[in-house]
Amino acid sequence: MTPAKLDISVNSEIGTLRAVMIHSPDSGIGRVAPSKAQDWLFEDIIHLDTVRADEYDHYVKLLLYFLDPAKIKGKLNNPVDTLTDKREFYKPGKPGYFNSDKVVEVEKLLADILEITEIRKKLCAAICAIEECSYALQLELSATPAGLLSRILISGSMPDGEMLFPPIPNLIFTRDIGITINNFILLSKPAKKARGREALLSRYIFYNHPLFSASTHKILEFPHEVKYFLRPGDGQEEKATLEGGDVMVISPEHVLIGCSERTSPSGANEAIRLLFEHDVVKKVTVIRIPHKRDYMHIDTLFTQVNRHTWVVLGSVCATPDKIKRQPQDYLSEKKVKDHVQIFQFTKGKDRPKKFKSIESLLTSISEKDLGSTGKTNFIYSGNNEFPYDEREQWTDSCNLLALREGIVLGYDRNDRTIQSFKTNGFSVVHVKDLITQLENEEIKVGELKDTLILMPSGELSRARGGFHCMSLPLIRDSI
Ligand SMILES: NC(=O)NCCC[C@H](N)C(=O)O
Repeated sequence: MTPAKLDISVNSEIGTLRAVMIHSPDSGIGRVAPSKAQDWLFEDIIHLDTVRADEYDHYVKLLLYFLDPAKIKGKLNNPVDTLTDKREFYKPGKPGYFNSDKVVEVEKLLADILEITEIRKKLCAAICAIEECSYALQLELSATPAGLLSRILISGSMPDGEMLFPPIPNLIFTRDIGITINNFILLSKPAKKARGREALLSRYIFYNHPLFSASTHKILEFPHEVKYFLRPGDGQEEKATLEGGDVMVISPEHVLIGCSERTSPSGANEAIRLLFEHDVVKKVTVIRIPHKRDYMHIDTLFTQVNRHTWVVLGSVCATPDKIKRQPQDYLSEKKVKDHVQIFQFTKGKDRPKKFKSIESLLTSISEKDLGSTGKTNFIYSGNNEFPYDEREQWTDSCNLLALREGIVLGYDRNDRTIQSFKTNGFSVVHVKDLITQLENEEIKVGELKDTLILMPSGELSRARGGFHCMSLPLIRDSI
């Protein structure tokens, strides 16, 4: 078992990250067929070896340097290079696995709980029901050793490559499976079928893994009495859905929820009800964004960099007088419907407060919630120049993960956004150079200030998510 239990606690987007849940690209990603890519929410197929060894593994190394340095320091070349499988360091269950309780891997947590016979049987039955497998396969899976079974349930394939059911290639986006809000865990209710198995696996992990034993009574789940299935039609509109990328814990008292392609109005409603009833926060701001593939969650449109700096897509987030518009933008019905709407709900008050733009909301958060005294600063995707703003937002220029205040990870391909960071006084360093410097003790993690760390992105960005999406923070220091 992964040792110890965690006292989970996240009350900001930027406090120093102490524990995070991730999932390294598994073999299922290497089996996404072009004909299924869009159904499985990828825009393209991804080269597995490249996405792992040349891209994601650097993310794991960097997280370990920041969160659990003893697990990585001095181990980059040795003993990793002496192992027959060079990627053993990254593979749960292998002798060389890094096995950290600060950078925790879904596959490892799942393997841990699958050691318990009752859970193994229940999960195999549940997955076989969803995936319409035979009873014989259900029995075979139930008798499979935990580590191997964990890989099968995630990748959908047997070790010899036989595909049993679809992969869940979006599990790398752990942000979306649940949200740590103070010391509560809000479970997601995915809108897309392709993400359904992720929700099931994560529900079992949160309820059953000893790592979360201190929080079992603080798991918030949508109740089943939301009877969308009694409503006419296929009920999709009415269904209460919520994905983690639409939830941002901005301060101990304040949560943002996106109402998006993925999070429905009734989903936002349920989340607010749960958060207020359980006294988790006092304020929830709902941001209704256009329902578009490119803007699937609010974290595709903006993320926080430090107390007073945000990276945003100008064409959606800027205050109205700053947004460049054509006459038709005022006239076309679709555009009007596509306007962002923002409602802030406060516990105990009937009527919400309205904000006119995402920028004005973020300014209010920086100043009122986080006590920032200087000017609130916006770094724009693609330097706010069409078409680079949209191109770079598509490749997640606005989807950054803060390791602590001012230290953020983003893709190396978003040139104009990177230039904007520089213009705004940020240092920019490539992850490979930074890791070498850290390993050679030329720099210490604590010495970095206002830095954008560039991550290789040729393959990863095809999965339509950045490092905010690829992280589920479990513990952050309070700011
Ligand atoms: N929080 C996020 O924005 N997550 C990105 C999820 C990408 C994934 N391919 C999806 O469409 O669900």
